[in-house]
Amino acid sequence: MIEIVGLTKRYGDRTAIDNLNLSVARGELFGLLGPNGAGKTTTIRVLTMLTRPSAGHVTIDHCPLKDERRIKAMIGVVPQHLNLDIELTARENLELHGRLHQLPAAIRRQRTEELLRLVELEERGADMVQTFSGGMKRRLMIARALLHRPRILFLDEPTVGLDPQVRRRLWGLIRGMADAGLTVVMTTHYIEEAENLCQRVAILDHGKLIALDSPRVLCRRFGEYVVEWHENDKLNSRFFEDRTEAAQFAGGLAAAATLRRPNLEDVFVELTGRKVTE
Ligand SMILES: Nc1ncnc2c1ncn2[C@@H]1O[C@H](COP(=O)(O)OP(=O)(O)OP(=O)(O)O)[C@@H](O)[C@H]1O
Repeated sequence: MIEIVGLTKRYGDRTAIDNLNLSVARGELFGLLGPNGAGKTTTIRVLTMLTRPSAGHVTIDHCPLKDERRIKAMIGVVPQHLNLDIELTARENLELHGRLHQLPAAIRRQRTEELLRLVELEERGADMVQTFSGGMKRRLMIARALLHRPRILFLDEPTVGLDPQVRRRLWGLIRGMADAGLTVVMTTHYIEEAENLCQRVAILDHGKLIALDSPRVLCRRFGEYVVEWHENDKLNSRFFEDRTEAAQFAGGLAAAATLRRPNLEDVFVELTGRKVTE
């Protein structure tokens, strides 16, 4: 569905994306994971034609990015920052977007009601967006992005700043859309989000792709178990294939240690020496 070959984006002498090669399959729920400044937003901005690449080639459903009209019809975008008109109602925000996409009035109305139901805002359609919570605004942005029936949805940090319960509710919504056949590309710096939601994850660091696979495979890349302990004020970790061996190692340490299954954070630390969430 999306083919990215040799994508590079420079801002002056800073390289935000460095020779990225990636493909996303139709119907996939794909995550771009990395710390602040890794190049996730820039990648989404290139894919959604908000900025031009410095080099490389991208096609969406075999269509090059320069075919703006076709690409625009194919994609829906939920940016990181809230950009709803807060002095309009939820319904009016959707209506406006439908007009921008030149949807006929009857279809606009029908889609608006369908989508308000999908994001569980049907009771609040007539309320001004400024009265909405952060989670409700985010759900309305998703509804708006889906109004013109895109085949791909881009979500930039869809749950940033939301509390865990609201975040899980959004995960359910995103998962449901992917189950219904939509291709979803999302960015996140939340390890848990990438692990729970995404079928495949591209880990980015300093604009480079450093790992790409399902969260399950990535988590086992360095071992089945990890032992973690503090030594000289520093957190250390070591991977093991075998639980008994890991337990023996942990037992032999002078400091208290934890033994657990590895997560994507451990993988990132092992690859870069830093944490994603710092
Ligand atoms: N418009 C711009 N002008 C100059 N530099 C930019 C611009 N946009 C991004 N950058 C730089 O490109 C790099 C990647 O930024 P990007 O926003 O893509 O990272 P990110 O992984 O999305 O991080 P975050 O989660 O903080 O948004 C950073 O070094 C950033 O400072």
